[in-house]
Amino acid sequence: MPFPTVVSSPGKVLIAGGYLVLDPAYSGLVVSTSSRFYTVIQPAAISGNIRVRSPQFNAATWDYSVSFDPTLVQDSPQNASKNKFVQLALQDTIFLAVEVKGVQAVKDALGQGLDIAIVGDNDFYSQRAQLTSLGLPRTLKSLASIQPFCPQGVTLSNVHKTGLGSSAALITSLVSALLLHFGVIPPAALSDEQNEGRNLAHNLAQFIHCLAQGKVGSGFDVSAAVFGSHIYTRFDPSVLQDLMKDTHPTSIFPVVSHTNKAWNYQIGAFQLPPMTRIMLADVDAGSDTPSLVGKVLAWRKEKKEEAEELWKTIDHLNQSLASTLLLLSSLHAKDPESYGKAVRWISSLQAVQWTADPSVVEDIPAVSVFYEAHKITQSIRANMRKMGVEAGVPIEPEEQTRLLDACVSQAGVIGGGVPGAGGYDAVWLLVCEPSETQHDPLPREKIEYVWSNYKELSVSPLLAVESMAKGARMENIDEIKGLRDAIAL
Ligand SMILES: Nc1ncnc2c1ncn2[C@@H]1O[C@H](COP(=O)(O)OP(=O)(O)O)[C@@H](O)[C@H]1O
Ligand SMILES: C[C@@](O)(CCOP(=O)(O)OP(=O)(O)O)CC(=O)O
Repeated sequence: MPFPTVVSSPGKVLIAGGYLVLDPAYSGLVVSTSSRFYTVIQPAAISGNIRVRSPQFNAATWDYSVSFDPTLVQDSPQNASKNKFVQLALQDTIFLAVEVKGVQAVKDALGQGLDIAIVGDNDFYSQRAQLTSLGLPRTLKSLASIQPFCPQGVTLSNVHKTGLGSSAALITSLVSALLLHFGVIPPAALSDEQNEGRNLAHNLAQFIHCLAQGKVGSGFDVSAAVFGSHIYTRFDPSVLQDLMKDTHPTSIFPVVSHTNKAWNYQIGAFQLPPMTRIMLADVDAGSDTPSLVGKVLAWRKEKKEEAEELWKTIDHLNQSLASTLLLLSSLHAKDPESYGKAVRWISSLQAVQWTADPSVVEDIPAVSVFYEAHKITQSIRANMRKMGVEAGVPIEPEEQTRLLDACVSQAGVIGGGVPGAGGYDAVWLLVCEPSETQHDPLPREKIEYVWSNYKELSVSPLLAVESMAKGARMENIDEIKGLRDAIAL
């Protein structure tokens, strides 16, 4: 591969399917974000070594020595801290490369040593402090004006994350860039949608992410980082059983290979409808996802029947949300003009008013489909609240209900909710984004106003929209604004 090798991977928002997606009988609706992690591989003059740098953070340089027979990637004793995610990504990707390409090919590709820089778009980390220090209001415009890949002024362990899934995006971009660099997958693997190379990158990234986290989760965050937005059905964790043992396996390839039928995840086609936009906000109050998950699963075990009924109801709604949003895309494809009319119509009205005029409903079919999507998102919220109440955990706590109600009642807002496991820390909304409108302000601007003036909770927007590029991709460094400067030595 010519230098520099650059691969990016998107962040994620699970808009439906929290908790359910842990069970292979159900699925989740995951939207990948335009906000991405970037891995840049360049040659370095540190023979036999790999230096990894995260220039957005203080004290974030890690040196590794690589040795062969057996393949080992070890922390330099001089490293000020450990980065388990990075070390495991290097160890197991290089191990796999040796297995597939042989020791000599890997030595050649390592050359005189590698410099690997990793940066994440600003959205992955809270920009509140940055905005305050610049005296800027919490708006999309302010966020767009901040330096790309802005230094955070803290160590990685002290950063305030926004929930886009930094570790999954990081692992996926790092693993894919290394696979490309060592020639294990061809560049086309990261331009075509689904293919052998992309599937291999997925399987390896899932394995490494599980190892680094010390558990096998549902994996929707890694699969979004690899494949982009989709309807995700998880894999059976037994596929990783042999690789997750304490002693390092003698071989990884047979397990992570695309030919291994034990990988039974499913990736269903999904994207948000045209002329809409997802809006995300970070709410300044954290929740502890693992403890929420533990309690919900304990309740499900204890109250089997009640839980199964609720799971089925929510699943039915989640599937309907996916099919209704996909139907909107197909209505757009069939008749873009009529679809555009629908978006302009509903952009100036609250959802409860969208279908009030029977002649509009008849003339512009997309209007009632948008209304259906609105009703489904509201029902999903109601049922997730029920799950929270029954399990005794704050999935959509009252403070978030009030915030979401204030947003969903604005003109042109289709729906919203608490992403993933829920809690206090984030909200998502789907709003209309008409290309031209007589009605000022746009739904997006109304929401920005609600958020910036909200008193009960401190709400800060993220810049992300949906990523239309399907997952991990190879980049040209000069096409990514600010990337060259951010990684400069
Ligand atoms: N910019 C970065 N550079 C290097 N490692 C990173 C970076 N961002 C995240 N990580 C790794 O990911 C870990 C965070 O993982 P985790 O707490 O699971 O976060 P998340 O929920 O965002 O995935 C960090 O401890 C670090 O090892
Ligand atoms: C409960 C879940 O289904 C969803 C959690 O989704 P989040 O997006 O809240 O996850 P984190 O990035 O780990 O904070 C657990 C899972 O699927 O892993």
